[in-house]
Amino acid sequence: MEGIFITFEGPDGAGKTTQLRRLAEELRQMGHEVVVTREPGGTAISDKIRSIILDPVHEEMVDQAEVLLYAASRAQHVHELILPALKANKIVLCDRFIDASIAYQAYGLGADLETVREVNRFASSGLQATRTYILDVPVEVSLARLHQRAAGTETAAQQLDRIEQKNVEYHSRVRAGFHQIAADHPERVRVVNADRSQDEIVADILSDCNRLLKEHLSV
Ligand SMILES: Nc1ncnc2c1ncn2[C@@H]1O[C@H](COP(=O)(O)OP(=O)(O)OP(=O)(O)O)[C@@H](O)[C@H]1O
Ligand SMILES: Cc1cn([C@H]2C[C@H](O)[C@@H](COP(=O)(O)O)O2)c(=O)[nH]c1=O
Repeated sequence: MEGIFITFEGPDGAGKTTQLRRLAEELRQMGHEVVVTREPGGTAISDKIRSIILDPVHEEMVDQAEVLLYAASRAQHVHELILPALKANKIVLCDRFIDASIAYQAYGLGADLETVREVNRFASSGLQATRTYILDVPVEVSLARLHQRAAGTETAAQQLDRIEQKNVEYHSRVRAGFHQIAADHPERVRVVNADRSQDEIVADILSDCNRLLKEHLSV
C-alpha cells in the first residue's frame, strides 16, 4: 500500500495553512505519519525558485516564465520529497499543488489551459492528489485576512508577495477558476466553506478525511 496525498487549495488568505496544520495535528494524534509541505517550495531548490517567483521586485516576469517556474519548483518537490514520502506509506499534506497553476496561471493570468496542464503533467510525472480541499471564501474576506496578517507583522517575509498584490479582478478570476476545477473533478475535490470559524472548518475536513482513510485502508 502507498501513502495518501492530500492537497489544500483556495484563494490567498483563505486559511489553507491554518487548516492544514490543524489536520496534521489530528492525524498525528491518531498515530499516522504525516509530512507537511507547501508549494512553491518544500525542497532547497524549490524554495529558491519560490523566492524568485514571489519577489515583488520582479514586475517584469512574463506569463510563460511564471508557468514554467512554478512547474520547475514542483518537479523538484514531487521527485525529491513527495513521491519518496508516499512510497514510505506516509500521509503527505501539501499547501497548494497543480490546481493552483490551473487557477492562477490559466484562469487568473489567461495562460493556455491545455499547455498549463501538459507542462504540469510532465513536471509531476502525472502525480495527482487523492483528495483536494478547496477552501472557499469571498475575495473581500480572503484579501481582508491577508492585509490583517501583513499588518500584524514587521518582517518583510510576511508582507504581500507579487501574486497577492494583484488586483481584485485577478483574484476573482482565480476563485472562479477553483470553482471550475471543483466542478471538473467531483471525485477528488471537496469545496469547504471557509467563511466560518476555524473549528467548524476543521471538523468538516476531518470527517471527510476519516472516510477517505477508511476507504484507503480497506483497499
Ligand atoms: N476561519 C478563519 N476565520 C478568520 N481568520 C482566519 C481563519 N482561518 C485563518 N484565519 C486567519 O487568516 C489569515 C490567513 O490564514 P492562513 O495563513 O492560514 O491562510 P492561507 O490561505 O494559507 O494564506 P496564503 O494563501 O497566504 O498562504 C491568518 O492571519 C489566519 O490567522
Ligand atoms: C503553487 C502555486 C502557487 N501560486 C501562487 C499562489 C500564492 O499567491 C503564491 C504562493 O504563496 P502562498 O501564500 O504560500 O500560498 O503563489 C500560483 O500562482 N501558482 C502555483 O502553481
